Formats: sequence, C-alpha cells, structure tokens
Amino acid sequence: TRSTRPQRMLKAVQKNATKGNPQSVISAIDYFCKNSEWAMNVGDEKGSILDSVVTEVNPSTVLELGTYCGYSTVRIARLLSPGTKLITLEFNPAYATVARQIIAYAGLQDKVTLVEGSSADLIPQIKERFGITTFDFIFLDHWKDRYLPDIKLFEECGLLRKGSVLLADNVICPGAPEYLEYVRNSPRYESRYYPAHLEYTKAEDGLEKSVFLG
Ligand SMILES: C[S@@+](CC[C@H](N)C(=O)[O-])C[C@H]1O[C@@H](n2cnc3c(N)ncnc32)[C@H](O)[C@@H]1O
Ligand SMILES: O=C(c1ccccc1)c1ccc(O)c(O)c1[N+](=O)[O-]
Ligand SMILES: [Mg+2]
Repeated sequence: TRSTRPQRMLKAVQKNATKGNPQSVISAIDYFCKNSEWAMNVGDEKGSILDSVVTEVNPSTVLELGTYCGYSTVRIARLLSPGTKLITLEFNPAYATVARQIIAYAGLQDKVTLVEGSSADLIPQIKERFGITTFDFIFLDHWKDRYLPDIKLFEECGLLRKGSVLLADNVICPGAPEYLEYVRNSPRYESRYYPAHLEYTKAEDGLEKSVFLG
C-alpha cells in the first residue's frame, strides 16, 4: 500500500541527513517540503523565530502541543541546556511513530519525552506523571480550535507561573482568532505578534508570543 507523507519525510531524512546532526535533519525536512511535498512543519522562517524565543527564554521546563513528525521538536530540543528535557504531545499514533524515529535520527531522544494522547486528557496529568510544577516555555501548534481551551486548562491546572512564555503558531493562517482575542485582551498576558509566512509559502502567517503575568 502507498506510503504516507510522514513516512516519505522520514525516508528523506534517512537519505539526506547525517545521523546525530540536528541541523542536517532540519535542513533535510525543509528541502523535502520545498521541493517534494508541502507539510505542516513550522518551517524555516517561523522556525528561526521559534529558535530565537527558545534561546531568549532558555527554559528548564518545556511543553510542545502537536509533534507531527518532530521537526519543531528537533528545533527546540537542539537548543536546550544539558539535562533539560521537553515534553511533546501527539494524539496520532502513526505520526508519533515517525516522530520518534526522526527525533532519534537527530540524536535527541534523551532530551525528548513524546507522550501519545490528546492535550485535553494529558495536560491535567502532567504534574503527577512528570513531576512538573510550572512550564517556562510552551509551543502551541496543534489543532487551532484547541489553543483557547488548552490555555485555560493550563491556568486551571496551575501550570503557568509569572513569566511563563507561550508561543503559538498559525495565529493568522489557518488562524486562531478566539485565542488571539483572549491573550491580547486578557490583563493576565502581555502579547506580541511576530509576522512571517505560512511555512514554505508566501501566505501571511505569524507567531504570537504571550507572557503570563501571574
Ligand atoms: C501542525 S502539526 C504539528 C507540527 C509540529 N509542531 C512541527 O512544527 O513540526 C499538528 C499536530 O498536532 C496533533 N494534534 C492536534 N490536536 C491535538 C491534540 N488535541 N492533542 C494532541 N495532539 C494533537 C496532530 O495530530 C498533528 O500531528
Ligand atoms: O490546520 C492546518 C492545515 C489545514 C489544512 C490543510 C493542511 C494543514 C495547519 C496548517 C499549517 C500549520 O502550521 C499547522 O500547524 C496546521 N495544523 O494542522 O495544525
Ligand atoms: Mg503550525
């Protein structure tokens, strides 16, 4: 039977990247998406903005919502201080299987905990399952209608502290209007928009960075 796009992306990584070299894995995926098949990775332009925010925050606790094939997971994990791990949530088992292989190919498996399941189910379990009190950095990149309910879940579960940074992809395309309205009008967040483009296209998109004020 025909392979899936994530499987073809994994093959491209195995063919064109160097084992243990995260940058080569990132470049191989971007090359595949620009020259073979578009895929919903955060991409190189928005990925550079992600890199700069992660570097600025230098987080000790990190959560990613939406792993897909692990492209942004690799981008984030390669920048973390020694001993720091990130938790990434993915509810599609086929995607999770590919992501584990791409993360391992980059040599970053010891810096990543990939948890299979939905954010709604897993977020309330994080404190007890992973011994986390609060997150320093959260990357939101799952289905866009889940951004608002999940940020409210973070508040309810006490997973945010004064200064926690949330970075949300696709706030323009496909868009997360209710989430934007919430973080831009709530007195509990200080938000800033980083303009860019939908990965591998000329369509307008961008990232919204929101700092929890406590
Ligand atoms: C845009 S892709 C993630 C791309 C990835 N962050 C990157 O930049 O390489 C969105 C992913 O989120 C997953 N997803 C969507 N809603 C979810 C939820 N509520 N809980 C867990 N995973 C979810 C989808 O299965 C999909 O793999
Ligand atoms: O929703 C889509 C989408 C919609 C329609 C067709 C393909 C993808 C999408 C597009 C770009 C993204 O960066 C992204 O994170 C997503 N996503 O699924 O979460
Ligand atoms: Mg996205």
